[in-house]
Amino acid sequence: MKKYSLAIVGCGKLAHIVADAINNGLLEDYKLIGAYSRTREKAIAIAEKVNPETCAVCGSMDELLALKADYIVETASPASLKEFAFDALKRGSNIVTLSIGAFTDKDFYEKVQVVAREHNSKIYLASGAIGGFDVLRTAALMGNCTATFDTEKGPNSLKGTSVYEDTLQTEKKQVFKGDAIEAINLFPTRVNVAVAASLASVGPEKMKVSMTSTPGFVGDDHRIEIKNDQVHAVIDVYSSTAQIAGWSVVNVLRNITSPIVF
Ligand SMILES: NC(=O)C1=CN([C@@H]2O[C@H](COP(=O)(O)OP(=O)(O)OC[C@H]3O[C@@H](n4cnc5c(N)ncnc54)[C@H](OP(=O)(O)O)[C@@H]3O)[C@@H](O)[C@H]2O)C=CC1
Ligand SMILES: O=C([O-])CC(=O)C(=O)O
Repeated sequence: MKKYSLAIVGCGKLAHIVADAINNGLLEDYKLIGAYSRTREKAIAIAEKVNPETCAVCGSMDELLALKADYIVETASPASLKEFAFDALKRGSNIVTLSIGAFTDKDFYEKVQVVAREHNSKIYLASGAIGGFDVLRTAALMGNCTATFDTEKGPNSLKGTSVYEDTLQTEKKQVFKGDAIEAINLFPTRVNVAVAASLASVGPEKMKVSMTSTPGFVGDDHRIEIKNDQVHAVIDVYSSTAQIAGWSVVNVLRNITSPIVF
């Protein structure tokens, strides 16, 4: 049975979910051939977990790209996706990404599509901590569509952002209201989901995004609502951790090689 080669960029928490899935036999059509993270020890941890003899610990992005893996899983950041996407696609590697926020850069979004077409490679947007891309895309195709994206988080997960203040520990507050571009600019690694939902429907400028901080709230609740003349759909995903996003990468990889495609 043919195995596709796989490489991982960004060896943090979500990368470990993909590595565990390989070890647990959920990705039998793939073999991990490389891992790269700016902190070498993190790439070593992934390689050692899966198979240090067949998984190269790459010292740079270029080293990883030179492997020309069939699929590159990106679990790093929107900035990293921008850094390697063109080179990867030109070498024929397909990309499975969670850092969908990168695509609010219109120029980047258009150019990756051109380069992917030219080189017969693809970018797969993992559903991450949300879902329902199918209904969002279908309802948007029908036309005359509006959409909203409302996220609820606990104050601790907002620490380190410009909206954090100690009063959030005791008071519920809407800490952000705007479009998906403004959202990802303010929270570069926290609302990739809002950009993903917008790309699947009304586009980043038209997606009305809000974020509410609730004292003591654990995890994230993402509620997407889409309406057109005939359809009203609500996709509401609560998750106590971000692990669902790593699992969604596993799901994409399984779907790619499955004879039944969802
Ligand atoms: N779409 C979605 O639903 C979700 C998307 N995400 C996205 O997934 C990413 C990963 O999440 P998670 O695993 O929880 O985060 P972690 O911080 O645990 O892991 C990210 C890893 O990527 C490495 N990294 C960061 N930038 C680069 C770079 N330029 N090149 C190589 N490695 C890099 C970091 O370590 P080091 O730099 O030390 O190597 C870190 O180990 C998030 O940043 C976010 O963009 C996350 C959750 C949900
Ligand atoms: O984990 C989440 O709920 C969403 C997230 O980080 C992202 O979209 O970047």
